[in-house]
Amino acid sequence: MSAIPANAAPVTVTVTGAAGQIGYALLFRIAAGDMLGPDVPVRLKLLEVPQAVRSAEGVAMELDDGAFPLLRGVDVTTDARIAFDGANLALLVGARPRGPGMERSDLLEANGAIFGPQGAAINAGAADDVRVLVVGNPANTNALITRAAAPDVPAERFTAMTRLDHNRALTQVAKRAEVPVSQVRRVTIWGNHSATQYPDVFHATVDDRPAPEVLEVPEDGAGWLTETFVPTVAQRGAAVIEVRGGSSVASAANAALEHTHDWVRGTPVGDWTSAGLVSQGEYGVPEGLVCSFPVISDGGPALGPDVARWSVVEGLELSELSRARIDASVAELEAEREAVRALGLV
Ligand SMILES: NC(=O)c1ccc[n+]([C@@H]2O[C@H](COP(=O)([O-])OP(=O)(O)OC[C@H]3O[C@@H](n4cnc5c(N)ncnc54)[C@H](O)[C@@H]3O)[C@@H](O)[C@H]2O)c1
Ligand SMILES: O=C(O)C[C@H](O)C(=O)O
Repeated sequence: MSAIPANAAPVTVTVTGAAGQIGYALLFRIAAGDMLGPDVPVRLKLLEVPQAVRSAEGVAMELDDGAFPLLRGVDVTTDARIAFDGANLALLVGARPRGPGMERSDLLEANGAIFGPQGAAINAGAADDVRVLVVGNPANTNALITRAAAPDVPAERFTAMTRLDHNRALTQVAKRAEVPVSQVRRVTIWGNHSATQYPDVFHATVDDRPAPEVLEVPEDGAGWLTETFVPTVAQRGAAVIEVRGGSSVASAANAALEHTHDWVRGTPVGDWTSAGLVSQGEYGVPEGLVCSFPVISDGGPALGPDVARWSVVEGLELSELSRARIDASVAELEAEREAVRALGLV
């Protein structure tokens, strides 16, 4: 018999792009408790476009067939107002993925129009504690658009996913140091989820020792850091597209689960992660941009408006190299903001 009380209130999780690849890799794990924990029942609301709604209904059938003890219902809709009504968590995955040879910036206009109406629907009907994770690219600027359309929801509730980049960075450091990935902490992804992102190891540790010492990285980053590490992490999405013939799916779904898990349940003591948050001017990043920072969450026992906030890890010293790389990525975010302003999206 299940230990989950039958009368425990479920958390409503809305997932857009539910019939897509990431949706398929994500939904069953949410239903299994991998995102919110083995003691939190969930109700899923799936949003799709009309062309794909039948396929989303098929996914809902399979979710039923999983007989997940935590799953308290699945609704499928093409109407954003219905999808976000009562949502505690909104995972905005639905968007057009990048194909070979395309830059994420090519997607601004195509995807911009999706996120305004979804932001408005969140503003109109989501739960008071709604938390939003944007996965669909260009994730940072899509989060900016979503937030602009939801003026009644606090800015801190809008996030963009850079957890996949963070995980990619952890693995590259672990491989270089020849240690299990669990021995690497405090890497940071700064800036945009794009090729300009800056994966930073200067505050990281490997086996509790400073990563630059273990990895023999000089302060100017000459050698492995700038020649191999940064381009490998920043261009990993494109590399997977090239080799796999499609953009990252299971690793992206995993990152979305981890981002949300840590936001709600807290980051491990002594470590931090990376997430795109609405800047309040930290590290000189212009206010309002959705920029990736080193972040911690104190987590909480449950969802609710007063628990589980992300906060930026402040006070890190930045080398000249780090400052220049962060500034370059932030300049790209500013250019994206200008582009969507010109389109009337923010
Ligand atoms: N931030 C990251 O780290 C990261 C990583 C991987 C992929 N992504 C992005 O995630 C997105 C989804 O990737 P995928 O592989 O699942 O793509 P996919 O094409 O398989 O699925 C996207 C789904 O979104 C649906 N969709 C489109 N517009 C919608 C709308 N207005 N409302 C609801 N659903 C809508 C489509 O019908 C489709 O089923 C892409 O933008 C991709 O670039 C981001
Ligand atoms: O690179 C892409 O377009 C997909 C995704 O953003 C990724 O980083 O894998």
